[in-house]
Amino acid sequence: MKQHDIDLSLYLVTGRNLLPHGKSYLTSLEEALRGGVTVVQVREKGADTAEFVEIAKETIALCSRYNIPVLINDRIDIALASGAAGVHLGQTDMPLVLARQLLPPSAIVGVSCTTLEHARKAVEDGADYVGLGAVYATSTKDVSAPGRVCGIAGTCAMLSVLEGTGVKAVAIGGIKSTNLLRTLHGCASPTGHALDGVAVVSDIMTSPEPETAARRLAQTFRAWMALASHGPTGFLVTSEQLAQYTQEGISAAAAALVDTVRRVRPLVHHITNNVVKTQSANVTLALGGSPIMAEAEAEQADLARAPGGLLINIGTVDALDGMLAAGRHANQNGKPVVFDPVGVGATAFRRATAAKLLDTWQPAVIKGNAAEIGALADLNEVKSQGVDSLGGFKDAPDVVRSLARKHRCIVVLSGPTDYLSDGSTVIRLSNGHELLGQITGGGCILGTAIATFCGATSMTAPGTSEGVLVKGDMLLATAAATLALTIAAQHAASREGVRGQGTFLPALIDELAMLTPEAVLRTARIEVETD
Ligand SMILES: Nc1ncnc2c1ncn2[C@@H]1O[C@H](COP(=O)(O)OP(=O)(O)O)[C@@H](O)[C@H]1O
Ligand SMILES: Cc1ncsc1CCOP(=O)(O)O
Repeated sequence: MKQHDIDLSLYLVTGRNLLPHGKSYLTSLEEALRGGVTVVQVREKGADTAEFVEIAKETIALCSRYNIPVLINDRIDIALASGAAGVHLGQTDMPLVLARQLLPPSAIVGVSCTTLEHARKAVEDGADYVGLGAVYATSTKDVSAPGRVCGIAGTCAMLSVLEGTGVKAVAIGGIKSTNLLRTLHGCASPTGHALDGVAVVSDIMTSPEPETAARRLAQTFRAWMALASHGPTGFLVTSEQLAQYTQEGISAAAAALVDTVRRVRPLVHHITNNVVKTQSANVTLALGGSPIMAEAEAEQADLARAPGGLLINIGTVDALDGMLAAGRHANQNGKPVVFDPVGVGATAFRRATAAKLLDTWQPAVIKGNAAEIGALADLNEVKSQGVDSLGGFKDAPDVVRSLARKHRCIVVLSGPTDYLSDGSTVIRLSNGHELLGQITGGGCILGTAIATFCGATSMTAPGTSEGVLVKGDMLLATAAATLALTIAAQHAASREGVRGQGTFLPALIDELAMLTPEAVLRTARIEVETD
């Protein structure tokens, strides 16, 4: 079998030590093959040579009945002796170039990579495919050394190295049916170069029903692949959606969503900072949603099952475990996660926290002021003072578009003009009032509004959620939320009796509750730039 023939989509790495009590290796393997495993790697760290050859031969005999190629971990001699399709090499195993000399020309050779340097070398040496990871922590292998878990961000960086090379890639390490969609969505380079498959050990090997476990993984992978037109942000953007990205289309969608939110009353789960909790809950209620502030790790699985939106705001980081769990469960339940990286550039701790969160779950939207977006984009063009931003970018559309591609989500850059992008289209919204920038938590309540509108959108979007992380058009939802808040701010600022920040905030809550779709249609100031 040649390199281009191999289907890496569901790559099983064996681990006989993980089999459940009473399940034999070959029975488990056969069930996994029936469930949809597309390639098998025999990994025998404890077996002596004679036993390894035996297991390899038995594995090949069984897999050949299903026309599934078998690779051998580490041992060229065992691959040759058993007639396997190829080998998988670790960084401390036989060098790839030497392995090629020993193996027949048709042999498939894959290499494990944890760093960019590993990936570059694998390309240079002519690997057929690379195994990238560990993506997440796992107890199947010792990955406790610093840097051994490379995360979604590290995997994306390695995928960029493979672009245009023809070298295929699977991700490995902690991948389960519960995080597979998030992994596929997140693991792609900024141009959309995605994984060719995922490698799993424990999710299949420990299962008493390996066929079901494998089928679940294979189905999710197929559903993801079937949506061939995933854009650079990983969202499926249809031509109907694109046609809506005009001034008229956006204001009409925003006006309609103002009513939708009130009709479906999304539960808007906040893990937010101590400064803004009350005003965030009031903004949610005024828009027509239902707020819940819930931070304990133990309650996140239950909350994620209720439809709506989730806001994670790191203004004060008191509940990191809750934040990690909330986003993970939200991803599993197709619930949009809005991330507000408050003050992310201000301290090393905040930068590390944001990086950890973004490596654990996939946001649907990231919203920040110029300093926060700059910090996430590794730009030092805009300075910060604590959680406040001093100044703006020379080319804001380029900044939001690039960051959206990097994180595969919608990005909002707030300020006197708000810039929104899905990685292709950039929407510029110029409503609002300076008082909104002068109250504490003006940006935080924009996050609340976005989580409310994204929640309502995901609850009402037509079609199936198969293969998508979040259902519905998150760009339109985000634009609608921003327009609702900024237009209500204009109304509040011009109200009789509003003389400054103190009188502005309660007026804003009133105006949010009274906002009409007609006011949105009349007042929205929208410009659209398509890639
Ligand atoms: N000078 C301004 N004119 C109009 N709207 C503004 C102005 N400053 C901020 N806003 C609005 O206030 C909201 C919060 O943005 P911003 O002040 O950038 O957030 P943060 O509080 O995170 O710094 C945004 O919706 C933005 O549109
Ligand atoms: C072999 C290997 N290489 C990197 S992580 C890993 C183990 C992955 O196992 P699991 O799928 O059970 O997390």
